[in-house]
Amino acid sequence: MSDFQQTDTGEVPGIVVTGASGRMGQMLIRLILTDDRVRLAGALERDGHAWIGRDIGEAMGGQPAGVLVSDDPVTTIARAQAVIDFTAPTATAGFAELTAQARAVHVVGTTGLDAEDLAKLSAAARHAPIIRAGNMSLGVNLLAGLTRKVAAALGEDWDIEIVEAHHRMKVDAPSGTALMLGQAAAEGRGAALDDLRTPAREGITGAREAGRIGFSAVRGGDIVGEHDVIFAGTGERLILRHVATDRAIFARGAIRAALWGQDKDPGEYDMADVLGLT
Ligand SMILES: NC(=O)C1=CN([C@@H]2O[C@H](COP(=O)(O)OP(=O)(O)OC[C@H]3O[C@@H](n4cnc5c(N)ncnc54)[C@H](OP(=O)(O)O)[C@@H]3O)[C@@H](O)[C@H]2O)C=CC1
Ligand SMILES: O=C(O)C1=N[C@H](C(=O)O)C[C@H](O)C1
Repeated sequence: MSDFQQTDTGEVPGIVVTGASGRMGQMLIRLILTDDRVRLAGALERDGHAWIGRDIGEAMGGQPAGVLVSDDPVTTIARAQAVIDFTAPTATAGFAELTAQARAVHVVGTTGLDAEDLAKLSAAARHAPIIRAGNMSLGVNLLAGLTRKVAAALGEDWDIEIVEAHHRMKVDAPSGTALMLGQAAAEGRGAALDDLRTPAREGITGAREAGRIGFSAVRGGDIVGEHDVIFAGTGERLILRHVATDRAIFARGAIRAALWGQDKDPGEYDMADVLGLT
């Protein structure tokens, strides 16, 4: 039997995957179809996508999975216990409303959301749990805790810079993970990231201002995701690094979040809650 064939359709949470043909969408579907704790309840793509109406297993190049790719989020999400969503900001804001109407858990991996998108998620979270993280891996969530501690331990004479690298297809910068790590560093310094953030530099920038948190982004090839938090002091540097080599780490985290959220009250949660790191 192919890896893509669903083995169990019993009384386990049904998960709908949005952006089913995407890098994360396909990874999630592969893992869900081989995980006895969950079942694939739907696969969504946008209107006009070549996969609409096709069996998702076949569309991904394997055996039939018994789930047709749909462009109808209203009907599909209505039968979900959880929606795992790695798409794009506007799409995610729309899925949040539908997922809340279904009283299902919304696991949001999408990055690059602006204040308006986040307000829509907060509104939806009044009716159902939303678990959102710029990075769903265990390693990065541990790194965020370490970053907070180190930033708190070192004074402003240690400059904090966050450098991230991703594949050539990534559309947002800085990455959601870089912002998560920046947030942790700012918290360690007892401040809000918006007050300390220095975006990518160019031109005659002047000398570095003490206490700021700088961000730089590299884009190229098939880099899955690499993040350095650099604490640069005088005469020494401390560098905390996470290197992702397989997108399965994000997908496993998202499935774990979908299961964790099943008995939770409406509200906004993150992976630190899921992993018990708070
Ligand atoms: N939190 C985490 O741990 C991680 C987060 N991510 C984030 O997840 C997101 C997706 O990443 P990735 O899978 O690499 O991206 P891809 O571009 O490979 O996939 C995105 C999918 O979403 C679909 N999509 C895009 N816009 C819409 C829309 N308006 N309505 C419906 N569907 C839409 C795309 O469809 P189409 O092909 O038709 O455009 C595509 O299937 C990004 O924001 C990324 O940063 C990624 C990895 C880990
Ligand atoms: O777009 C990606 O690929 C990734 N996005 C997330 C981010 O923006 O940090 C997580 C991971 O680094 C991969």
